[in-house]
Amino acid sequence: MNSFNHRRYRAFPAVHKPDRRWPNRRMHHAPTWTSVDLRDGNQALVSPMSVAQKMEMFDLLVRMGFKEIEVGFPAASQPDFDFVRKIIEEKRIPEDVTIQVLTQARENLVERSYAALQGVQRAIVHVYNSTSPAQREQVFGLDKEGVKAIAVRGAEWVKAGAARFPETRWTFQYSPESFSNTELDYAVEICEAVMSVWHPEEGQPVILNLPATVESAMPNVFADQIEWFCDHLRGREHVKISVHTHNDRGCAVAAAELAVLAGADRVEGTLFGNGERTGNMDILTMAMNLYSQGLDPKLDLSMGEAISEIYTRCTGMAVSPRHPWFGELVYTAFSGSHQDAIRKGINHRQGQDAAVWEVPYLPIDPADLGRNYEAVVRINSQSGKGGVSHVLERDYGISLPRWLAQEFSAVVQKATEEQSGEITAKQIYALFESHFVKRNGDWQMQRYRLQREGEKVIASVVMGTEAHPRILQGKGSGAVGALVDALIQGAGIYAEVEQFDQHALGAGTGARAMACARVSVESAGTASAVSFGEDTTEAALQSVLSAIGKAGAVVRLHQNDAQKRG
Ligand SMILES: CC(=O)SCCNC(=O)CCNC(=O)[C@H](O)C(C)(C)COP(=O)(O)OP(=O)(O)OC[C@H]1O[C@@H](n2cnc3c(N)ncnc32)[C@H](O)[C@@H]1OP(=O)(O)O
Ligand SMILES: CC(C)C(=O)C(=O)O
Repeated sequence: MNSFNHRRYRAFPAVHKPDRRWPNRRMHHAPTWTSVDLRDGNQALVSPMSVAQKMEMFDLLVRMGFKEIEVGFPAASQPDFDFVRKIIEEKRIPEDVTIQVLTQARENLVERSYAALQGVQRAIVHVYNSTSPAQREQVFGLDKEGVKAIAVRGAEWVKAGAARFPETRWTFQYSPESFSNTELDYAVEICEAVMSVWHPEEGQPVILNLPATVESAMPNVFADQIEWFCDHLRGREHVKISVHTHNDRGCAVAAAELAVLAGADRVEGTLFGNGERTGNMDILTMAMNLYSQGLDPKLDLSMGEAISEIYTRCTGMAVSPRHPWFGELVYTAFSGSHQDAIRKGINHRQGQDAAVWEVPYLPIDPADLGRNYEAVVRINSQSGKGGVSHVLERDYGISLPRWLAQEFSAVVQKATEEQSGEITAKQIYALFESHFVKRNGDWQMQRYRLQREGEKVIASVVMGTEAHPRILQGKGSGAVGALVDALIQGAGIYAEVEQFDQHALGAGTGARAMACARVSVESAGTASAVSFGEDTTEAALQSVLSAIGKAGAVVRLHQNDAQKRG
């Protein structure tokens, strides 16, 4: 029997819900976010955070704008207890932030949780017990009534504990752990039993937190469960409904989003989805999803890099380069057609900063998360002329004409294939220089002079080395034409300029003009060259000479022979 056997599993039952309404809804504002990094995230780490690491993470969460933070399970471990005491005693909790602690529904643990919270201005005491059939049977060995009794007793201990500290504003939270694997009518029954202890209808703030402790179904099923629960809960209007999804099927964010459409007011999750197994719901992703739809996420995520850095330092977990919105590579294009479209899209936006963002392949402006554009286009063997041109423009202020970009992109492509990996902007520029700009001394123009004679231009050019100068003179309708003529007359070189472009350069390049020429030379070959010069004429003449030299032209004739041939 093959152990990879799907018959050991079964389909998750659908919720019968002909009155399903959530698919037609839209999100209009962010839910209340509750970070559980310091509890659910922490309990899943190989090395749970030290007090100092928790402190750094807490400060980050506060800076990001979280107003509710589950700071630990103080009854479970001394560092968790100490951390809660520290932030209370050192008054590290801002006025508008409420801390939350988790406890099992066990009297000694509830008591210890209150001991940790002594003196806090405001707090959420979160009590839980599992309710699914598997947990009832296998963990508690109890029937539905027995498990309900655990929840009710837990609620009573929470209420009694709070009564001992009336100076604190308490919110009570109950989680029927494994809610999404629990019969819906039983989940409602047990939550109503807890509410009958806490009396939210009399003003006691109460949160019912509905977890997909292990994600076992598609997100639409979870949304149905939430809508069903909200529809059937007596006193729904007196409680906040929270969701706490996990990522076992990779859909924690989707499940939380649909749950909000289905009626949830509040969402628990962690940065980068850290948490048990495949993790918790990733608040960064969900918040950025809202942001990218034009909604205020009510969190400041602009310090993207600091968030990744502190998270990595405190948790010891890595951020995947493909992580939605925050991964190192998520605003990077290596592939040619993407680069071409990004370059055109960014150019299209010039001067329209306030316009709605619509750049191909970039769902948001990377600068919003502190990313710079340098990282957007990177070159490897999958890249094309658009990307190569973009890098030269971006980093060196050099714009290549289309025909030359095409030619250069083949040069870069060959280099990337040979070194099988990414090529840096500096390497690209070095290739550009060695292929197009570098010239042989014989083809160096020393000086030139132009004279007008009616419609014609007469060019006098001195080229070659200082030791062996060659003087050429020719006539044409422009400077380049006159040079071509001079080469025939003085050097017996028959060249045709196939492509030519020149333009003035922007500030910062050190030269004021750039010219690009492709020439074909009779009995030699075809080549392209680029020249930078003080003025456009100098650059133009030099680019033609360099290309002729590169094509392999040989100075064959004396001036008189050339004249005979002409
Ligand atoms: C889905 C979640 O993330 S829930 C949060 C889980 N987080 C953690 O567990 C992290 C911190 N936990 C701990 O350090 C420990 O579990 C402690 C300190 C809380 C408790 O430790 P211990 O008492 O030694 O044991 P343990 O956790 O194994 O307890 C299991 C017992 O508690 C019972 N129990 C488990 N959960 C609950 C609950 N929520 N409410 C009441 N009883 C519970 C179990 O049925 C079991 O009872 P049994 O001993 O009669 O069989
Ligand atoms: C305690 C509860 C909310 C929990 O962490 C879970 O079910 O995953």
